[in-house]
Amino acid sequence: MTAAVPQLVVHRDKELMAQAAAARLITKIVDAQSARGTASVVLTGGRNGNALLAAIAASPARDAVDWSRLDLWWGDERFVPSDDPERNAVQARDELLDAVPVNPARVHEMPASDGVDGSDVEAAAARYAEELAKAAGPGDRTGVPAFDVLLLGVGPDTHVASLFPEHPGVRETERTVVGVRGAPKPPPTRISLTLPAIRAAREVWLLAAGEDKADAVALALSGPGELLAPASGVYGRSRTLWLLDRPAAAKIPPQLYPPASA
Ligand SMILES: O=C1O[C@H](COP(=O)(O)O)[C@@H](O)[C@H](O)[C@H]1O
Repeated sequence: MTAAVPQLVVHRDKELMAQAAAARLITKIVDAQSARGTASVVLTGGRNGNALLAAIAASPARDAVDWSRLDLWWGDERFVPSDDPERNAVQARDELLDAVPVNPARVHEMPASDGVDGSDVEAAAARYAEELAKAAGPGDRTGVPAFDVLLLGVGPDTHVASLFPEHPGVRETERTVVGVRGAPKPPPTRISLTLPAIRAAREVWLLAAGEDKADAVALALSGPGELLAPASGVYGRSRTLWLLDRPAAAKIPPQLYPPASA
């Protein structure tokens, strides 16, 4: 099985899915820190990403992580003022980051609309691309670090990060970060990692829970291509993992993948 071939794990419900994903991520971070001294994770916004962070906050095992040696990045951000509750970073702080001893210098939030670039979302995206490039090692040819885990919530329209079906961002092949205007999901102005940046991660984990994700999951896994279904175009260098609950997995054609596990 190649890394681009998705592995599916289906949990009973969204609560169990968040708890199991939290346990999996804690273990992955601890293992990376043991092997390389540090770990890097790309966070996602959305309901499932936030539920995962809340589950980590509630887990006693969170103390096994050396939070001071963890780099945190974001896969996308809503381009709104820095204290706006719609920001993925504000939600991540509320769910987890304010409760653990992260090193602020290693928490790489995407720029906000009241930052140095003002409302120029392209300049803000280029600034984040530069920050990523500085953190990339000599062997990281894409211009981003080799993230240990990159998390992506799957939207009901199959969007991941802020790459929406048939939108310009999903066609980007050169830049690692793009400004997004006119997103079909509010707010319309966003910043997103691109497919080349996402595919540089060691592991990509896609999260989808709930009945409203069932059509998106079934479509993406049937391989329609990234333009039509951005979630079908993401994979990690060593692993691509879909973490689902039963309602989200309900419409996956049985011939595509083995029956759901508990
Ligand atoms: O707007 C966004 O939505 C997606 C998915 O969110 P969900 O609530 O439908 O799970 C998320 O992945 C992305 O980071 C976020 O900006």
